[in-house]
Amino acid sequence: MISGHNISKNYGKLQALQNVSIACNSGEICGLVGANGAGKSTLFKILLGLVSADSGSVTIHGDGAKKIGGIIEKPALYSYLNARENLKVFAKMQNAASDSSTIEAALLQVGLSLDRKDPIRNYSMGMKQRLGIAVALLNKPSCLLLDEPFSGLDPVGIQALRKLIVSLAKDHGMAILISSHIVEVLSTLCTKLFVIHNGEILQHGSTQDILNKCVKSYTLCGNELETVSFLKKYGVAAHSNCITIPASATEISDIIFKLSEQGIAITSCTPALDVEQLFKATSV
Ligand SMILES: Nc1ncnc2c1ncn2[C@@H]1O[C@H](COP(=O)(O)OP(=O)(O)OP(=O)(O)O)[C@@H](O)[C@H]1O
Repeated sequence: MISGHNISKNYGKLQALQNVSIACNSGEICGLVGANGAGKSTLFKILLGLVSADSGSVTIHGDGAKKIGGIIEKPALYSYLNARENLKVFAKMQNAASDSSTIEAALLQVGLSLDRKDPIRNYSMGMKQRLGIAVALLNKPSCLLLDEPFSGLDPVGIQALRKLIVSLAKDHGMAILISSHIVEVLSTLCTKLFVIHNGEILQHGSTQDILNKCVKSYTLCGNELETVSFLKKYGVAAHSNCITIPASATEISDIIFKLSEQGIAITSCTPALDVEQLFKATSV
């Protein structure tokens, strides 16, 4: 488990963090959402012990020589070395085991090939992220912090990294805290969200509860939706076999129920988030 309590940090006159409290339990994936400059990286650096807070405390429960690992911004790797060599160098720096079987196990854990011998400057962004995670896992930490891990990845890379993160939490019981400014990516991965704005946590709670408060419309897809008369009162916008309906979470459940009663099968229901609303909400 990782927790930070009442953490504050100033850079000169700038209040980068103000009384920030955050907690993520073992086996849980938690999200820290905030716009550019909100204070995400500063908080992660403090949780990792790389920067000291002006006030507040950090508690990390777990086993292992180093209880916490993480990547801030981009993974710091040696681009002219291959993946095995990178892992070996970092293992030696951290006094972790650096024998071939440990290094191979680390590569396999993050889904990287054992066969590639070329320098990692040839690797895709997704592969570098995986290698960065392998480095962070060398000391078998119980908590993992990932700062914007999905930035620069294509949808396939995002999908693969999501799977790896889920397996680290589920199969290895790690507490994983992920920061991002893209709410949609975190919304289906994290059970709990913390929304940070100008160095303050504006809201925290279950992902579903937080997102439900800032959904302004839903896009429903299915056949013959444009023929349903009761939908007209919602002022729906139709496109192809989908319609966009301005509705709350409760209203959309009722609408889907009524549609199924009329024999209309919904093939997808996608919420459109009002990100400004997310950062405006003040209930903690
Ligand atoms: N070493 C530093 N010296 C001075 N100001 C800093 C320093 N590090 C961060 N800041 C400032 O603190 C604020 C928070 O920055 P931080 O990098 O934590 O935000 P962030 O949420 O991670 O942003 P981004 O999503 O753009 O990476 C910003 O205004 C930033 O300019």
